[in-house]
Amino acid sequence: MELISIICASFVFLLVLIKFLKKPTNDSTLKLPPGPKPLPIIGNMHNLFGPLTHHILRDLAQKYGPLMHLRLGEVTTLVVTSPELAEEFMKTHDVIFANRPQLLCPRVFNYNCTDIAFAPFGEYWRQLRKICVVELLSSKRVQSFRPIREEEVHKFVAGVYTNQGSVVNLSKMLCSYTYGLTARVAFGKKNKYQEEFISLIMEATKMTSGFAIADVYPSVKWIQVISEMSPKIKRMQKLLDKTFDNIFGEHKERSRQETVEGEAKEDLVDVLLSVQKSGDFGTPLSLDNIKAVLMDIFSAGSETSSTALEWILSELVKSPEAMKKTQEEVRTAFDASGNVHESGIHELKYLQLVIRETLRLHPPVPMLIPRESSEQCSINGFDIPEKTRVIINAWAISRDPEHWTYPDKFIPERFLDSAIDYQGKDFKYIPFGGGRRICPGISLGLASIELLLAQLLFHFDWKLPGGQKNEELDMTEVFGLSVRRKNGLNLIPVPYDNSSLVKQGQVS
Ligand code: HEM
Repeated sequence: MELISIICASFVFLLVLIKFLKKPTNDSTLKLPPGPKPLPIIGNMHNLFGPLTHHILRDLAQKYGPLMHLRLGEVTTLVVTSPELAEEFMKTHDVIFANRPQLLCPRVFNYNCTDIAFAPFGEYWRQLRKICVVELLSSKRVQSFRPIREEEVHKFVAGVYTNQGSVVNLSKMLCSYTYGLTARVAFGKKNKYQEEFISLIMEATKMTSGFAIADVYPSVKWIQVISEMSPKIKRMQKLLDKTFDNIFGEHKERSRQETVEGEAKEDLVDVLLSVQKSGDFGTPLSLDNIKAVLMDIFSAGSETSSTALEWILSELVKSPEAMKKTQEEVRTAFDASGNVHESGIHELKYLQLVIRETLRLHPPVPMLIPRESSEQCSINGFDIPEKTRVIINAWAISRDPEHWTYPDKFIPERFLDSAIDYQGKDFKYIPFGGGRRICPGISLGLASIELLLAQLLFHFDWKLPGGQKNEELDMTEVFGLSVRRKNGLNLIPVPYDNSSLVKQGQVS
């Protein structure tokens, strides 16, 4: 088996070599930003060898500067590591860099990049964005999902309560909470294909976060064809597509019945189907387009929120002072009712600071989603060719000692009286990106984070197992679609006396 892999790899290498010996690149005529010297064929790929790419890129940028050039395979790539330059790419020249590279996995899983995150910058993407902002993810829509959130959060805390005093793997629970919540928001009532769909999408998400050789040799057509036909990818795509059809089938049947009973409520599938029916969308919206958008909602929405929750709780456990302050705030606000209500969440000012500070230290998508230039331009005196891939290292920027004091320390108070928000206007803090491609799911993401967090802090005190000291909590990261904890967050919940869970003695 190993011998076959070596023969195949050598064959691929040889074919790429032949191709590159035939086709010289034009980089030498341009004044590109500085960067490490590339090797033939692989370029700078060897420079990225290691588990945490955002750390490696930060370290390289310390040597080559905040605008660094790398050649990854055949792709000219720029890495941006300062707020000033991030502003150049995401504000001053935003139109030129509003494109996305057409990567292998979104081509296969997101119906040829017809989702929002990977659709090329143009009319189709503009229409999708509009649907997102006005219909799918508007504040009114986010508000309309409140009963679903409350139900799912209640299920979560009830599950924790039954495990009081024993070790719970919060990482695992948080993941199923966010995926489950997204499924309810997208499909409405639980359907019989939901579990299957969630496990498929989690598997596809894992594949998406991996490295694809096709993405660094886009002009080598046979690599594209072979990669797209990879049996693993094809099989997964077919399964996902079939499950989508099953879900839509069941959804249609249910909506028909519910309309008769006058009970229908709008979930995201309803909204997308009604946009499709209305014909308001510029080009007709196909069923595959709807599936592509739903792929985004799941992969961009679930993984990020559970990662954020995991890091927020980790930072609080590691800083008992901040934990005490946050819990006192939540308990003072909700002691009278014994339970947290979403309508009062906005009063929790310190909790908001805790979330903000955690997203600075641990932006779930640390290098945002790559962009691609649609034409040649010049930035800071350097030439940027058309189709240059741009990586913005938001993680490194939000820990830059030139812009943040004690950058690696968890200090929620630093955001007290600060005008910095999530809207990407101040480029030293961009956990949701910025410019035209900024995340459209900020409100939905925050709503699912805030309610669960407040509930977990209200109803329980949290202890580390095995007599571990709080300050020693392991915070090692692992790279994937989002940067999560390497080791699951295992904690022991101890119910709070004034919690309605304790008062009722059981969970309804
Ligand atoms: C804590 C939660 C979340 C974080 C940290 C986050 C972060 C991000 C980031 C960094 C980007 C790339 C922005 C850029 O390239 O400038 C992005 C894009 C996107 N996010 Fe989020 N996100 C979150 C939640 C959500 C949710 C809940 C949804 C939807 C349900 C969502 C949907 C999207 C979509 C569709 C895009 C692509 C936008 C485009 O290319 O036009 N995100 N997100």
